[in-house]
Amino acid sequence: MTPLPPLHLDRVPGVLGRIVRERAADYAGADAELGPVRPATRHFGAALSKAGLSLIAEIKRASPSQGEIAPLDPVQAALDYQAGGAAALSVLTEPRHFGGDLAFLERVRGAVNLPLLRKDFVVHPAMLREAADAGASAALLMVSVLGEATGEYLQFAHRLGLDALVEVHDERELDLALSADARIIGVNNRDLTTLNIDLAVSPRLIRRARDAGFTGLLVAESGYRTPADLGPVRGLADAVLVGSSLAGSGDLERAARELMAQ
Ligand SMILES: O=C(O)c1ccccc1NCC(=O)[C@H](O)[C@H](O)COP(=O)(O)O
Repeated sequence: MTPLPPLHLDRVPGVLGRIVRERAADYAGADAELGPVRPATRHFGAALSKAGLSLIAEIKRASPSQGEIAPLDPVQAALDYQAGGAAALSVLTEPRHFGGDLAFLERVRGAVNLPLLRKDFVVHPAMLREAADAGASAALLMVSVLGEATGEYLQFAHRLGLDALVEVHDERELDLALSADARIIGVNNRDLTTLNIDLAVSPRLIRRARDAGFTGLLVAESGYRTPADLGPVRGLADAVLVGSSLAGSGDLERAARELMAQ
C-alpha cells in the first residue's frame, strides 16, 4: 500500500498525547498490507440511521478520568447492552489506560449481532487492518490525533470495508472532518487534553455541521449520565456514545434502558 502521511504526535498535548505516543510505539514497524478483505456484514452507519436517538454503548473497564470503572466481562457486557436496546457497541481495545484488548472484538462479535466499533487511538494503518480482521464494522478516527492525515486514514478504512467515526471536539476539527468527507462525525464533549466535560459542545458543533449542509450521521459522545442530559441532543444527534455511566452502573441492561427512556 502507499504509505499514509506521517503524524505529528509530538504536538498532541496532555493525557491524549501520552496515550497516542505509547500506541505509536506499540505499532512501530507493523504491517498493514491489504490481503483479502472480509466484507462487512453488520453496518455501523445503518444501525445509527433509524428514527430517534440510537445508543452506542461502550464496553469500558477503566479510563484516565475515572480510574477503574468495573471489571466487566466483555461478552456479558455486550449481551446486557444488546438486551438493553443498544444499536451498536463501542469496544475499547486500548490496554494500558482502558483495560481493553483487541481480542475482545472477536469474542464480542461471536456473542451478539450488533455492529462493533473498535475504540482505540488509531495512529497506524495496521490498527485499521486489525479492526477489520477482528470483525469490527467501524473504527474511531480522531482529528485531534490524525490532523491533516484524517482523510487518508478515512479512505483506508473504507477500502477495508470499515465505517469510521471521525471524532472532533472544536470548530477547527469539525471543519477538517467535513473537508475530509467524513460520513459519520462524533462530537466529543470531553476535552481529551484536560479531561473536562462540557455537554454544550455536542449541540453546538452538531448545529454547525448541519448548518454547513452535512447530511451524514452525527454522534454526541461522553459525559451522559441521566435521561435529562440527553435532552439537548434529542432531535439533533443520530446517536449518543455512552461509556462510564453505563459500565459502572452494576446493571448494564437496566441502565441502558433507563438512560434512553423518554
Ligand atoms: O474517558 C476518558 O477518561 C478518556 C481519557 C483520554 C482519552 C479518551 C478518553 N475517553 C474516550 C471517550 O471519549 C469515551 O470513552 C467515550 O466517549 C464515552 O465517554 P463516557 O460516557 O464519558 O465514558
